[in-house]
This record gives sequence, structure tokens and C-alpha cells, in this order.
Amino acid sequence: MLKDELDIVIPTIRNLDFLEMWRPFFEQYHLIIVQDGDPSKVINIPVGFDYELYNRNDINRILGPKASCISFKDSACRCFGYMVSKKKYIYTIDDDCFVAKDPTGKEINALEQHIKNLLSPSTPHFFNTLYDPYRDGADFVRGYPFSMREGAITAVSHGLWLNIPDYDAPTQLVKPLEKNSRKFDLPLRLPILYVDAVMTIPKGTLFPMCGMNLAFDRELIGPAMYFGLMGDGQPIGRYDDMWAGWCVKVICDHMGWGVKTGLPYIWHSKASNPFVNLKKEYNGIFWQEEAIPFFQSVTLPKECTSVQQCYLELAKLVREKLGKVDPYFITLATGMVTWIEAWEELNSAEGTEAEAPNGKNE
Ligand SMILES: O=c1ccn([C@@H]2O[C@H](COP(=O)(O)OP(=O)(O)O[C@H]3O[C@@H](CO)[C@H](O)[C@H]3O)[C@@H](O)[C@H]2O)c(=O)[nH]1
Ligand SMILES: [Mn+2]
Repeated sequence: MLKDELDIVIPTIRNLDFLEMWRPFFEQYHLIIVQDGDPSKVINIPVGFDYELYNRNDINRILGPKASCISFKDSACRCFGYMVSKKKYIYTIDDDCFVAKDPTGKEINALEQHIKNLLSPSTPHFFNTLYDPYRDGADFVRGYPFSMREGAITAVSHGLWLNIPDYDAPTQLVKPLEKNSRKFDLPLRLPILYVDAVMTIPKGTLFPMCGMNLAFDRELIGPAMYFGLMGDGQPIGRYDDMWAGWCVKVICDHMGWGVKTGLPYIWHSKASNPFVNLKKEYNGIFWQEEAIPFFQSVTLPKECTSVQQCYLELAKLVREKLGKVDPYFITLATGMVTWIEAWEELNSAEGTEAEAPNGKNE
């Protein structure tokens, strides 16, 4: 499905052997690999995949001074892949995420499930208690207004994880052994296992968007999928995807589009170091107590009819309201504007094509 309309974006500092396991599901698709860190390092990509590879030299060459909005030494760099893609849909996955098995032991084609999620409507304006009404075997329950059963366009499909859940560092530290195990025998101390559901996140509700297993309609919401400035030279890390998720959800709510979470699961294999993560997350853990009420308070003017306009309005509000919390948010607001300028430069009709990347380009 959508093999000529979807790009798979992978941020990496490692070799991409994990693709071997995904080959049956990914081989038909074009990959955009964003190599972070040292550009002189050679990344091995398994043969048979059609890909373009961009390292930091490419990003600097293509964006020039605007490359300042793309993070360095942080997975946030992945958003460069969204910008250079020319496809309608994006799927992004981390290189330590593998094919998971469902409770019947069947391998999960995460990409196929994301595509189903994106191609079927969402229900952000009225919650369906039987979850996804468009799924085989489900439907709208009694009392669901018929006038609302067409649903809304789906902009984002947020997948989940078996084995290593996406916990923040403090949670990782207090629950070192907890794994969302593939073994389905009980009793288990685990709060969650494999929950067989896809839900629309209601309008007006924010959510913690993880970039590990994420798909979205790039033509719809791409300009808002800026993974905020993290990593090298920044006072914060591991909040890139969170920042994007808050901006995206506020804009989707304004535009009347849906955001889904739930299936598909991937198998997240690597727990990153909780102490390193704590240092990266430290500022985010208390800044988010200011940022969340800010996003909850945002109402975008009705004159904002495009995602770009919404995003620039958000950047203005971030500068005004969160700039008082810490100067970092002034830098971030500037990065948000630069991102839109770079997006327009690469994606407007007369925009320049991203120059030939340095990887194999079948
Ligand atoms: O400097 C870096 C570090 C890593 N990457 C690539 O990014 C992904 C995620 O890296 P990793 O799996 O090591 O880290 P996690 O803690 O599991 O990632 C979670 O935190 C989010 C980062 O904000 C991420 O979306 C979550 O999954 C891998 O592909 C690394 O190769 C990088 O590009 N640069
Ligand atoms: Mn990981």
C-alpha cells in the first residue's frame, strides 16, 4: 500500500542491520536516512533497499544558514528527512526498533497498520467507546450522533512499543527491570501488555508523542512536525518529539484533523542509559510544567487557515509566553520560524530540489 506515496525516515548513528528484519515490509519503500553525528563515519545499509542518505555535511550544504534549525547529535535530526521528502506520507522509526509479534505470535507489519490508521477517519469530536469504529468488527455505538459518523481526516498515527516502553529517565530508574514483555502469561507486574486498540485522541487533549514508531500525512501536517532544537549546544534533549506532538495536536485541533494512538506495536530493543537521559531531560521535566498549560491555553486565530500560518503564530506565542521561562524558548521559537522558511524553500512549487544526496540513489 502507498509504496510510491510514502517515505520511511530513519535517524541513525549506527549501522542499519535492523532493516534485515523489516525487509519483507520495507523493501518496496523509499528510505530517507538521516545520519547524525560524525559525517565521515560510514553507515552500512543492507543491499536491496532504495534510499537516500543525508549526513550533516549534506544538511549544511542544502540548507545553508537555515541548517541551524536542525538538531545535531540528537534523534531530532530526523525532521530533516520530512523536509526533503516529496511524498504524501512519512513513517519514521528508530534503528533499535524491530518487528514485534501479536498475541497469536504473528509478526506485525507496523507500516501496514499505520497506513490503515492514516487512510481511515478519526473521531476527535465525539469519543467512540468501542474505540476505532472503522475497524472490521467494530462500529459506532448507540448514541453516537449520525451527523458525526463521517469522522475527520487523520493526520497522525502514533504507534506503541513492546519490551522497552518509552519511559522518561526517572521512571526508567525506579523501574529498571520492568519490560513490556512479549510473554503473555500472567501474573505480570506490567501495567500494559499488548492492547489491541486504536483510539483517536480527543480534541482539546494533548499527548506525549514518541518519534520511535510514528506515521503522518506529510502534505497535511508536515510543516508542524518540527522536532525541536535538542542535542549539541542545547540545554535539553529527548523532548524533540514531545515538542512536535504538542504543536501538532494544537494545530490538528484547530484544523479539525485527527490524531490516533495505539496499534501498531514495534519491539523496542535498546534501553538508552537512564543517567545520560536524566541529564538530557532534566530541564524538560520542569519546563514542561509551564509548556503544557501554555499549549492548553493556545487558541489560534481563525485567520490561520494553513499549517504554516498556524505554526508561525505558535512560534510568536512561544517567544512571548515561554521566552519568560527560559531564553531557550526564544532560540526554539527562532528555530521554528527558520524551519518554516526552510520548508517553504525546499517545498514551494518553484523550490529547489534537495541536491543529490551522498548515498546510493537507485
Ligand atoms: O545522537 C543521537 C542519538 C540517537 N540517534 C538515533 O535516534 C534513534 C533513537 O535513539 P536511541 O534508540 O538510542 O534512544 P531512545 O532513548 O531509545 O530514543 C527515544 O528518545 C527519543 C529521542 O528523543 C526517540 O525518538 C525515542 O525513541 C535511533 O535511531 C538512533 O540511531 C541519533 O540520530 N542521534
Ligand atoms: Mn531506542
